[in-house]
Amino acid sequence: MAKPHVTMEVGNDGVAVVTLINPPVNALAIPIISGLKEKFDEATRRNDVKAIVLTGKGGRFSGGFDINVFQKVHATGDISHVPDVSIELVINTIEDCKKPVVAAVEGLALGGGLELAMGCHARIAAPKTQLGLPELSLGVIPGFGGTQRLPRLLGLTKAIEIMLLSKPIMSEEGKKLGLIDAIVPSQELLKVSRQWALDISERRKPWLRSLHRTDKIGSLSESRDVLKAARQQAKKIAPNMPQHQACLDVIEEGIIHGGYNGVLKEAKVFKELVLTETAKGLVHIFFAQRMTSKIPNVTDVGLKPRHIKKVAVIGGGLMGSGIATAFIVNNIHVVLKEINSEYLQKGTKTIEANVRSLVTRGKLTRDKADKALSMLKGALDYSDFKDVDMVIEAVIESVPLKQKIFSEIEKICPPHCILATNTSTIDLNLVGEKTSSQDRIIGAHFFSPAHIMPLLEIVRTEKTSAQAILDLMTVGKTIKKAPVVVGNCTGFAVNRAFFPYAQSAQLLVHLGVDVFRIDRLISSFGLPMGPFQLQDLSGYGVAVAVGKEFANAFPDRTFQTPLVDLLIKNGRNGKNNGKGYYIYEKGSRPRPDPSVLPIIEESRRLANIMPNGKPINITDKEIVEMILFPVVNEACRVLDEGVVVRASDLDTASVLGMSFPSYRGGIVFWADLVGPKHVYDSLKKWSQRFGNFYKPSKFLEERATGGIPLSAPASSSSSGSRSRM
Ligand SMILES: C[C@H](O)CC(=O)SCCNC(=O)CCNC(=O)[C@H](O)C(C)(C)COP(=O)(O)OP(=O)(O)OC[C@H]1O[C@@H](n2cnc3c(N)ncnc32)[C@H](O)[C@@H]1OP(=O)(O)O
Repeated sequence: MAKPHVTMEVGNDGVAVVTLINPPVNALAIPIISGLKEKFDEATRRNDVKAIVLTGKGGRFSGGFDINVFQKVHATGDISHVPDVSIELVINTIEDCKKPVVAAVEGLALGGGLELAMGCHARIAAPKTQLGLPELSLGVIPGFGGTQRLPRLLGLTKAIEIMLLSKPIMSEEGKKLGLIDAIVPSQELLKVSRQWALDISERRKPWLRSLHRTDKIGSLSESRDVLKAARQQAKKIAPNMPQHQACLDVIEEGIIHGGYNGVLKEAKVFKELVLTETAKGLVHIFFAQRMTSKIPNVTDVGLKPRHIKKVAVIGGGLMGSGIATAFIVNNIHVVLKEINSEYLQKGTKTIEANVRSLVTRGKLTRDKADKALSMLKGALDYSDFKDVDMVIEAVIESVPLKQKIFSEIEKICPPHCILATNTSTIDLNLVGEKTSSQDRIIGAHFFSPAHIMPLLEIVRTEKTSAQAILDLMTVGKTIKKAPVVVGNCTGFAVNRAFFPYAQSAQLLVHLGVDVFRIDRLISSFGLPMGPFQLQDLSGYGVAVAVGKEFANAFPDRTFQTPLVDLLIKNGRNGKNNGKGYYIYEKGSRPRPDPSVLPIIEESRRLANIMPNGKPINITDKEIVEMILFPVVNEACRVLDEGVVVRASDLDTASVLGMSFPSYRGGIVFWADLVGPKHVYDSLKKWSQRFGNFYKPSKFLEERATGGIPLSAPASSSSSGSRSRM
């Protein structure tokens, strides 16, 4: 592949077209930044150049500054890898250029890409071009002047919204708001941009410098009101992250002291933020998510994904109907099979309700919803399975039932059809035992609600074919899921790593810690809710069933809580019946229920594990660690057993499947930041006090004592890992 570079061609009309070339998104890598300076200097010097057009090759203007540079800074701690761009390039070279510069943008102009375009004297865009400043989603702020120019081009309120939410707008909206000067068809983009640049040079069009504009920014007191409201919003949407408030501070600097001072402060704060743990976590997750689509011996052996046009879903319960919804809203035909018309009707109604809720939440237009529902067909037998490309079984967790279904569908479905199960715990080898199609048996483990949660664990056995894996990965992306390929074991990657989460919360309660304190602390750590509210939400039936599976699989490290059975006996079933650890009433937030406390007391008496019968004394920090370190410990076993291809896959899965805060980089990344030695020492201490549940795994011990990060590949550890992939 050609190295990132910048070209310049000067036409007979006297316009120099400067082109960014760094496929696939023309990221602003260091050679691009120096190339830009060079070409602009040349264009400014040359007498035959009257004006300049800046564009990107391959239908995409630019996806912004090269994020790999952030990674380099994180690896070395050396911020000097980040070049000074905003004054030298964007102001001195582009905005203050003696010749007019027009940006011809197409496809996308994000982050530093849009910031370069805003430094130009006009912006011409192709239709449906994405324009945005998503830097906050990487833990930093715009660093090439975006915090100053965006408010000046389209007003403070809208600019803040785009930055705080990291949400791009389309060029059509950009034109209405004044960010874009004209929208023209893609094939005319360069022609119109050249003419526009000439028109500016001959004063037929205005020569505007965005940083000097003040017409879109209201009075100081209006601006202060907007900023105040934005600060409140930022507190809510990003309580544990520094970049949102920092971005508002920098914007305010520019409003009070002028755009140039704003740019100076922006450059300083930008560099400070690059070094924060938040930026480290978010940049890690950015690359981790993209790595999940690279599976050795699957995506690198020249296979082509087959097109999946029609899918059969067996079982119209909560999971089955969610899965069916995910396919039909993405234009894939679904046959939903149930055992009787009553269940079928129920499943169909759930799918209709799912689709309606997507319309209500503005995620789907009414037309698309109607089209989606027309792609659904109900069935009570297998006659419609003759031409399906994939079956996903989503019935109850019963081995004999699943075995029966798989031997039936093997006979009916075409030989290329993928035979998938949505089981969350059962060994796939058992599911497919009664068939001779082990190569096409695969796990498609969706997370509830399946039409909303982004993670799709693709579970493979030693016999699953690379083609089946690739097909499921591809269709997974089509239905807008993030597929992560994992190996076959109880709980697979996410449920397996996180089973100690609920258990250690239970253990702490039985050591005398308050349930609501635990939930509060875990929410402040950054999970959307604590373990007890989560248990209320998923229902106690699930807790009992899942608890049994893990107790069977890993009896040496499970805590059998008496509490869930007691709650059920007391007529509680969590959110389902409005009574759990919390009280659930329509229209109000869940409130802690004091009447659950005597039940907890009874459970503590039964478990009888408090040292000397007294509640333990414990700090807030220890509570969080006692809940999350056992998860890290199990994650170590997942890594050691080779259940994931690489540690960062488990990070992605923990963020997308468990809502582990992305700004902490996922469970393994976070543990490496905290320090494997600290995790190990703490677990060891607790295991001596409270038993085997906390006993550190061999993998953790080796890494901690050897000073090796948990995320380092297997060869870094002396034992190596056993692969399940
Ligand atoms: C100083 C400045 O203010 C700071 C900045 O500009 S920070 C950067 C701001 N820009 C962003 O956050 C945009 C990040 N990129 C994206 O959101 C998406 O990649 C996109 C919308 C541009 C394209 O999405 P999509 O077509 O789905 O392709 P996607 O798979 O994400 O990316 C394609 C490749 O480009 C890489 N890439 C995308 N944007 C990149 C960037 N800004 N820097 C480096 N690499 C980038 C991806 O890592 C991926 O590489 P891979 O093929 O080796 O895995």
